[in-house]
Amino acid sequence: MGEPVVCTTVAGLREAIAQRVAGGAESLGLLPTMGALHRGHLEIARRTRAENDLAVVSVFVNPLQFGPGEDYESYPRQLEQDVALLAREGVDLVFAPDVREMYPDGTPVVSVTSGAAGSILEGATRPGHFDGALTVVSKLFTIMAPGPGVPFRAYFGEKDAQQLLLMQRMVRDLDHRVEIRPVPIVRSPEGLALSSRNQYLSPEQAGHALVLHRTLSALAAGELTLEQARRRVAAEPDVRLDYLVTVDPANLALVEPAPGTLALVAAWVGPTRLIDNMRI
Ligand SMILES: Nc1ncnc2c1ncn2[C@@H]1O[C@H](COP(=O)(O)OP(=O)(O)OP(=O)(O)O)[C@@H](O)[C@H]1O
Ligand SMILES: CC(C)(CO)[C@@H](O)C(=O)[O-]
Ligand code: BAL
Repeated sequence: MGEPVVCTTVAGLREAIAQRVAGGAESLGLLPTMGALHRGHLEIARRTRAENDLAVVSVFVNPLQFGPGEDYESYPRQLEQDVALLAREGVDLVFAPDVREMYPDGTPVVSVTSGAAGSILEGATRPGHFDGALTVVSKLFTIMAPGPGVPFRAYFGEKDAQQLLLMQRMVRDLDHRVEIRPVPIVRSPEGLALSSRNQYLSPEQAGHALVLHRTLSALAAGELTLEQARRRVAAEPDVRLDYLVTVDPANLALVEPAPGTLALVAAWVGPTRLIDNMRI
């Protein structure tokens, strides 16, 4: 399989997409990422490759979605390794712009806002996070839209359940001509949801982080009440619970645990914030 073409400018990417479409590509799949790719990303990349003529992965650590004191500066950046991994999956194009290319005038004056659904759960602890994520993805959709008659699909992981719901909502609300395809959570053999931020965990912390998946599994199996589940996470050494709730997956409204509801958890393991979720 050939190396993907790496585009660092909007104009270069548009040109590369236009050429492939003119050359007969009949569909375009996009996987937006912040890089530091792991097996979870690669499974999505494989699916993007399998379901589309032209497979594009974006790698951009988006400053707009990080709050003050978060890990924007220290977020892992390893583009060369990411491109090598994507080559193995047969990805055609990698879009890796720098911050000035995406935001030439600095913070955009016009941006996407996520409203009430973006202010709860992750948005309560990370104010502005979803506005930033939606804004950059909206730009990616605009930049990459392949034109009429060419189906455009974008892939998002169910690990980031609130983000996935908001992306679907944005596409409806703003009439982006793209279909959102959700991808199930990819886990380590022990059950930890794969995440770029797992790199920050020491081996001991990675062990403590397993409490998230174990607790979600016990809750889903009806072995724990919500309150017992919260206590179990909070009792794990080096773990600080942010929230553990059950919601209606259609709108994230809080509901009692019941079949068909979604349990969402967020916790700090040492200084690292992790999220996970499971259908009950
Ligand atoms: N374990 C996973 N299973 C399924 N999808 C995933 C997984 N990890 C990441 N993704 C998805 O990959 C896309 C890109 O995510 P991102 O680059 O932020 O990686 P991440 O591992 O979620 O990083 P972070 O540690 O910053 O949360 C998102 O749609 C995200 O939901
Ligand atoms: C969708 C995304 C790439 C936007 O920066 C990011 O929020 C992520 O990696 O989930
Ligand atoms: N995976 C979601 C991106 C973020 O935490 O900023």
